[in-house]
Amino acid sequence: MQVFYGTDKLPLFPHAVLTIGTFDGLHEGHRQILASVVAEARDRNGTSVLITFHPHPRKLIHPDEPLKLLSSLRERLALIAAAGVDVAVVVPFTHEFAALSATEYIESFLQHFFLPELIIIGYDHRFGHDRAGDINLLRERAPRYGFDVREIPAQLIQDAAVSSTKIRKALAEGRVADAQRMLGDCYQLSGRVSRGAQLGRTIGYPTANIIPEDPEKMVPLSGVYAVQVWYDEQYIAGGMMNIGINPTVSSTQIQKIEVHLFDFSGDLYDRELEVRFVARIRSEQKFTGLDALKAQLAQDEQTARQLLANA
Ligand SMILES: Cc1cc2nc3c(=O)[nH]c(=O)nc-3n(C[C@H](O)[C@H](O)[C@H](O)COP(=O)(O)O)c2cc1C
Ligand SMILES: Nc1ncnc2c1ncn2[C@@H]1O[C@H](COP(=O)(O)OP(=O)(O)O)[C@@H](O)[C@H]1O
Repeated sequence: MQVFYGTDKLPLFPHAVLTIGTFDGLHEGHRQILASVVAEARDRNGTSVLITFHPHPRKLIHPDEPLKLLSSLRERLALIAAAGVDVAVVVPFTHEFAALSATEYIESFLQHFFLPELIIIGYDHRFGHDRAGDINLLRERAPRYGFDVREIPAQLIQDAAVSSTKIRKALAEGRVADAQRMLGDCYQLSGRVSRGAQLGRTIGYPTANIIPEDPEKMVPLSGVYAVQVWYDEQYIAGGMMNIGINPTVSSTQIQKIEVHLFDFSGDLYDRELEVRFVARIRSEQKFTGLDALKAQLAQDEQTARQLLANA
């Protein structure tokens, strides 16, 4: 997949079949849209083009409302590429861009840069200043510019019973299996391994402390999870992860994200790991001491191994 950042150096894409959206998380509903964009482009010997925005439009328009994302831009682009899209265009979502009226957006953005043959969008897609533009406006303008418009109907998207908001809620409540069902893939968190207090190894459970690559990404509810750990696109090991403040050994409120890998030994410091959430095991607890914590970790290990074996 070719990726363009901004519209400065865009070539003209032959027979462009276009879709537009933020596609956070690239969930099952999004995948329906991309599948038809890719199929239509193939039928026309054309180019499937996805336009997306960065930063997330809601961050610019409602800067005070916290919004955690389901995917970093890098992850989003990887998922979009895997769906078979030819070209992704990442448009900087600026105040100037957000100020385009819906009709200007169609004429001086969509039509000017892409000359689309077909535009495929979800039934509820909105665009232009104040989100005033919708699929009806596109249909109304279609004859003038000579593009077709296709709607992915509500039914198809709702059958998948999916929305980014529902997935965010599931993760905030620790329901990673529900999130996985809606995403069509495990929820994942990537980050660099940093040094901790080096206590883990003394109790037989060394833990790699992860600093998320994208501070805007959603971290699931605190607690213990069965996970899979990947490095450089390769699966390394199953593991158990704790998201929490380690109340047994620490009195700070600083959240840590740490993972113990099963059947693994080696130095992971400074590596970029990717963690995939398979199941939630329990809430974090304050134990009376390290021995009690250690005994619980041994139990967690059994539970996690079983969950991973059945995943
Ligand atoms: C699977 C797992 C579960 C954990 N559960 C708890 C817990 O319930 N309560 C707690 O205080 N710490 C918990 N911890 C965190 C340990 O306290 C921590 O790993 C240990 O203090 C090592 O810290 P270090 O990486 O800074 O050396 C858990 C860690 C793991 C890997
Ligand atoms: N099975 C394993 N799971 C997690 N980390 C491991 C494992 N084996 C070795 N390590 C290494 O040990 C480090 C964690 O050890 P730990 O004593 O918990 O130190 P720290 O407090 O610095 O995280 C990891 O960052 C990694 O480099």
